Amino acid sequence: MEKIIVQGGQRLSGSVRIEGAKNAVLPVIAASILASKGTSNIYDVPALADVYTISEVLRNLNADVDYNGTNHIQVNAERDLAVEAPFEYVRKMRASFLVMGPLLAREGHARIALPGGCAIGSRPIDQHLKGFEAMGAEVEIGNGFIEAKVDGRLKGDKVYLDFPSVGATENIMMAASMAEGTTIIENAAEEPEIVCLATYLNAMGAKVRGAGTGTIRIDGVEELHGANHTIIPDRIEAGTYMAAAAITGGNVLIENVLPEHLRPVIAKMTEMGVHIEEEGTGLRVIGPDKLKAVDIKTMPHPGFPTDMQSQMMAMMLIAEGNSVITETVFENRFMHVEEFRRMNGDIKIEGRTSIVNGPVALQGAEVASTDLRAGAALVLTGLVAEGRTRVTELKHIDRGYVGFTEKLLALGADIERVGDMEEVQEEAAATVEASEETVSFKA
Ligand SMILES: CC(=O)N[C@H]1[C@@H](OP(=O)(O)OP(=O)(O)OC[C@H]2O[C@@H](n3ccc(=O)[nH]c3=O)[C@H](O)[C@@H]2O)O[C@H](CO)[C@@H](O)[C@@H]1O
Ligand SMILES: C=C(OP(=O)(O)O)C(=O)O
Repeated sequence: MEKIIVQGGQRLSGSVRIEGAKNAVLPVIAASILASKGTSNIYDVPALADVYTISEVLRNLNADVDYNGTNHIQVNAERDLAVEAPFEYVRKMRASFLVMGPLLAREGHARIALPGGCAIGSRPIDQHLKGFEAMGAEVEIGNGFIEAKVDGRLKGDKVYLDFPSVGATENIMMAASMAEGTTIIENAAEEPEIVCLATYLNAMGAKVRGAGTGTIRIDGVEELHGANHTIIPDRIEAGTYMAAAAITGGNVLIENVLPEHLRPVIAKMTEMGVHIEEEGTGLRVIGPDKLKAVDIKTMPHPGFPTDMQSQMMAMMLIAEGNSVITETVFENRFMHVEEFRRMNGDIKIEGRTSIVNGPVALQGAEVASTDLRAGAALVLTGLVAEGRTRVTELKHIDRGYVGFTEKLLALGADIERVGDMEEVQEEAAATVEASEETVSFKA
């Protein structure tokens, strides 16, 4: 089993460049199949496992996808599209479901495997389906698939979301961009990734107004074409390296960020005593000797992002005093707590609230990533734990972080990623070293 092995105790310094946002690039790539003419060029694409997965989903739908792990991806969807996305893709990555809106708009038909639950919650898709139904689609669920069909074009309508779901807002926005008439999404998600998608759709010829607010108006057009688009920087990757700098008492320049997307993270870290200032297109983050406890409530944007919750919890473990985290977005996003406890974390869970009693002396341990952010948070904890921490289940981390180990290593962390064999060799070398020390002591 592959592991990240981290030895605690290094203060991080230097600079790190942030990639394009995973949560922006996935809907943008899905939206590319709306173009029945021309090729789309997408830039600042992060080379993540999820990007390979969505590329495979598109290829299966008969689109041409040119992607070789660089930061540029090219999509041509001029041919007629197939309409089915099988479970093998949706299981790996829920965002595969984002092809449903574009397929309905282009082909009037989509059959996508049911996403199912995952580690952070049951994650239903009722709000996506409510939107498609309001636009005239007939939706049926059976044999593990969701099938939606419409005679002719979708018809614009008013859709009120019960919760400002990011995925539902994106899926409905994509479907509506080629519907007949006007769609208004109320209580829409306001995340920066929604704005990134709307910018791309408009470059393709769509008429989307109000993205980034709670009301989005989409005037449907008959046809969309390929377009060039650059992905926004990943605010969660940026926040994760900010946490790495802060937790180690380090001094790191986080390059290629949009500070306005990071306001809630900057505010809470500042409350914890972290010094953060803008420097060119980056953020300079200087960790204090002692972090202060803070309370956090995760909320839809512009509230505090749930995707930064576990990284903040890592910081709270060594902060002075009691911190309280209330998770309002996902009903089961405290899976990492059990892993933190293995490292001596003192955390109590009461329903959707976690109380973190800091500071504790963290101890290295063998721990498992339970989702991608939890995996990153465990590595951050390892940076300040006594001794060695081994983090497993790296497939989660690979979904969301390009070169996580390499980037931390470049910042001065004592970290490596090893396979099974390498670990056995390393253990053997450590045993030899220890026995040599004993021999020389005896001599
Ligand atoms: C690929 C991507 O962009 N992923 C992000 C996206 O996920 P995703 O788009 O799946 O998240 P949503 O905003 O849809 O989910 C938020 C909450 O709404 C609920 N819900 C959602 C849809 C629905 O039809 N019914 C329903 O009840 C979910 O179960 C969850 O409790 O936004 C989340 C919330 O910021 C982030 O944590 C994820 O990183
Ligand atoms: C939960 C996340 O992603 P996804 O919705 O793709 O699972 C995340 O990015 O933290």
